[in-house]
Amino acid sequence: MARNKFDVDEELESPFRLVHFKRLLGYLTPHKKQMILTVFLMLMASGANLIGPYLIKLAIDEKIPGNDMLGLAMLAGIYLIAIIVTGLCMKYRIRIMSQVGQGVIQHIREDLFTQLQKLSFSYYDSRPHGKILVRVVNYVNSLSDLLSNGIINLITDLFSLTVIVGFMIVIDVKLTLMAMAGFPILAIIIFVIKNAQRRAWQDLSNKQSNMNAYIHESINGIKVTQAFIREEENKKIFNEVAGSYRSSWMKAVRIQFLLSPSIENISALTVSFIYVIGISSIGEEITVGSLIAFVGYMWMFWMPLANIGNFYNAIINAMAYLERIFETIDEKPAMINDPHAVILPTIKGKVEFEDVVFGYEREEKILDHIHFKVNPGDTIALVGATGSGKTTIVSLISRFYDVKRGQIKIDGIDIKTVNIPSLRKQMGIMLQDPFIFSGTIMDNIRYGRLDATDEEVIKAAKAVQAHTFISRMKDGYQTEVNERGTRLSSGQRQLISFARVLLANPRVLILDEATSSIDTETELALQKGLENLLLGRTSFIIAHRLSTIQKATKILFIEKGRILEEGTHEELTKKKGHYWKLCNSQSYSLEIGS
Ligand SMILES: Nc1ncnc2c1ncn2[C@@H]1O[C@H](COP(=O)(O)OP(=O)(O)OP(=O)(O)O)[C@@H](O)[C@H]1O
Repeated sequence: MARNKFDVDEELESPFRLVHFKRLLGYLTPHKKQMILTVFLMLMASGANLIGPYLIKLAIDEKIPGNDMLGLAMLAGIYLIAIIVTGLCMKYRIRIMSQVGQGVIQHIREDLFTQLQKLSFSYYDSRPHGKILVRVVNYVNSLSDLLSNGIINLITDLFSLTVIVGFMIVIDVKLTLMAMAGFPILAIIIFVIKNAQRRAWQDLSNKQSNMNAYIHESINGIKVTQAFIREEENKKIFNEVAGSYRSSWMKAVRIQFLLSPSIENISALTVSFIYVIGISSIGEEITVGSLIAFVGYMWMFWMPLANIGNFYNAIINAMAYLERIFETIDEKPAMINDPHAVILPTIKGKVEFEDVVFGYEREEKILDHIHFKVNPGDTIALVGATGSGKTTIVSLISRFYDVKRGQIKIDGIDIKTVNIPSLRKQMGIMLQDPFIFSGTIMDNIRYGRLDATDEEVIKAAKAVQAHTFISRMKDGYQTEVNERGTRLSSGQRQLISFARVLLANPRVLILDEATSSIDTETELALQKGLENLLLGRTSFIIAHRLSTIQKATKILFIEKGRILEEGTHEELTKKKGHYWKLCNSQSYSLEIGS
């Protein structure tokens, strides 16, 4: 998967095909009844609206010359009713179609969100998250009008066109044919601008996505930005990104707005043409009333045509968004269950890496022939320089990525052959900077097992020594925390995530130990909490504390994706090899908090 960043346009992996549009229409199916009702309302409205010029013709040609005041009043009455009917129909149409539009949007968003929950780490590794966000929020929004009003308008505009042409033919066939003279010119204009417009909107969607990615990244990194006083520099970058968006927008609308004035100019020209022809034939072939009514219909004729032109524009614009939306929905998760996958039975916790080779990119080798065996209940400490591959090893155990060669077995079963949720359910993963969701502390702990009772949550918190600090808070377990837990200290976040993992009661525990220095009280609580967490589980710890490493059943010393040394702290210290050197190196002594 190609990697992308905020200033690089994304390549389109699945360009627009007509089937995409059909698929989009599929989202309207559940709203069929409302759509039919709206079409009916719109047909009534346009019928009532279209009758106007014909009533004027009757008034000028028959009622006024005949001095028929009653007839004239009746025509005025019919006109009034027609206007009221049009207004009422429009009102209900707007209400119904807003419901339909929002319903469809919600449905597409649900599909996108469900898909995003399934996509593997590699998908998120490969692009800025702001570019994913823009698809779910902005692109979907852009479709709403097309789907709700656009399609209904198209149907009613086609209906109006047919009725208008019908009235025009009834009034004068020859003039009707002359009025159509502008058509071929319009067809040529549409043909010429179509491709340019499509490219312009694709470019615009890319620039919008880039801008979103940069804003998202800037918000996430705001603390670092302010700490390093990078505001001015960031503003310059933002101006560049936003400037490209603005230029793309200007280009896209310049092309788009060629269509409307073209239609207006053609319509004005043909109307003038009809006036010239019509006026010269008044009294011979055509009456004044007929000419006025005919021109009235001609103006009306170009209006739905302009609307259809705009609908066409909207489709072209929407294509650029649809391509991205369906590309995301169709993205195949890199990690999928084997068709013959079996449910992993409750495991004891034996883990084996057999000659595992792995790289994030196709040609890359991050792990090179990793081979080791862990017995149930063992604690494995992974140590080594930064970037040596420790996190990568533990990521493979939960099958966040697939190995390129070799096998990972749990209780003797290759993890590639088991159902992924049944595997992950038995794994407890705790990252160095554990994620805290917005909500209460209770909710955050319960994330480990959604059906846990309050008592179970509190019991887990007590076991990992988190209860003391939680009960000291004003609202205790009901204290609201922000997204990412910004109201909590890093030690407190760690303790909450210990409780979360303990509640899930996994057989295998994967833990990236925090390196941040914390106060002695929390440090002691963390150590005690950790001891309770490890009890009776197979645990992999990317260890930074000497105390954790010393207590481990086995230490794996990793360098450049290979295991260089394996053994207990005593064995490896005696060996005076890489591990011993690392322990004695100044940087590591500091890191392990000795
Ligand atoms: N998502 C990723 N995509 C591509 N390369 C990655 C990814 N994550 C890590 N790497 C690369 O894989 C190598 C091993 O990284 P890993 O995170 O496993 O190291 P580590 O030993 O855990 O380091 P640290 O102690 O700093 O956390 C590094 O060279 C890193 O650049």
